[in-house]
Amino acid sequence: MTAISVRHLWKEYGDQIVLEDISLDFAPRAFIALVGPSGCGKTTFLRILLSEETVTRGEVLIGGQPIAREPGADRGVVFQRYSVFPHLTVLGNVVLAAEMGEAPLTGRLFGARRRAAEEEARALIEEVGLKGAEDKYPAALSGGMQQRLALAQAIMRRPKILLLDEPFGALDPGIRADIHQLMLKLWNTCEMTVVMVTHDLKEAFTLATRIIAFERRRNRPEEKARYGATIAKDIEVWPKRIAGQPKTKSVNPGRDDPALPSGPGRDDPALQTA
Ligand SMILES: Nc1ncnc2c1ncn2[C@@H]1O[C@H](COP(=O)(O)OP(=O)(O)OP(=O)(O)O)[C@@H](O)[C@H]1O
Repeated sequence: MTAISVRHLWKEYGDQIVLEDISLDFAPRAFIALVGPSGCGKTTFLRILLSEETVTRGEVLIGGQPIAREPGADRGVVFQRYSVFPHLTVLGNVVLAAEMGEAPLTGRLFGARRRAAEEEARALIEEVGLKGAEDKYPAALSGGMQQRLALAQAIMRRPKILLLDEPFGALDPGIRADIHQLMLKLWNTCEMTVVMVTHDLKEAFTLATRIIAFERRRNRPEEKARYGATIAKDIEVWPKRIAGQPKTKSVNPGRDDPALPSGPGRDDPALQTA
């Protein structure tokens, strides 16, 4: 079944058309990267998938059903900054995510349920590489650690869909590379579809299974309000990345397929003696 289906979506703010007749189907467990020039509506699209915005026309289906009117535990989100609560510790932030999911009215868990949530949170904190920082507050964490925490917080609610709005955009390149590995690990192990907005094409190709580029084709200032962004490119990343299969399968490319990625190959002398 299709995880996310968008049919003839239009989004307008007053007289301004932001998104124009967008139709897309995202397969379950796909990792979609949304790219495009600043202001073309990427965040708006993400906010629609989060139910923080409504469509002007068209429909969005999640798992075949019309999208819920309110954000829910089925959809997690990580922003570039400020995704975590500054007044809660690392552990407190991740446990709160469970509390909001399991006890949405009171936002508190007690007794055995709280202990279980805490245990699960500690395991997740370790998985994202923050073991030892459980009692720290976000202000005492580096940018990369804060984003690891934000990912743990989002994953704790076991979302079916994870929405990322330039989550790694503010990080240094080395830290970014590490967190990319973590992101791939989480996508491989958690059963979720990921939609990520990024400005960084390299990041898009490093992580995604498919890259969608939005673009306003007619971009004259006087036309801006009358035409929204449409899908300018829809690229299936090759070699295919499949969730749950961290390593790319060895395949023989067809005549019209791109060459195999670099690495030891047929012409590698080391292989001939092996
Ligand atoms: N709540 C709102 N009310 C009115 N206009 C809005 C609102 N939210 C976004 N817009 C407008 O919609 C357009 C698209 O904004 P959006 O933030 O989605 O673009 P973006 O592609 O994510 O940009 P960036 O890459 O710079 O983050 C912009 O012109 C913005 O001013």
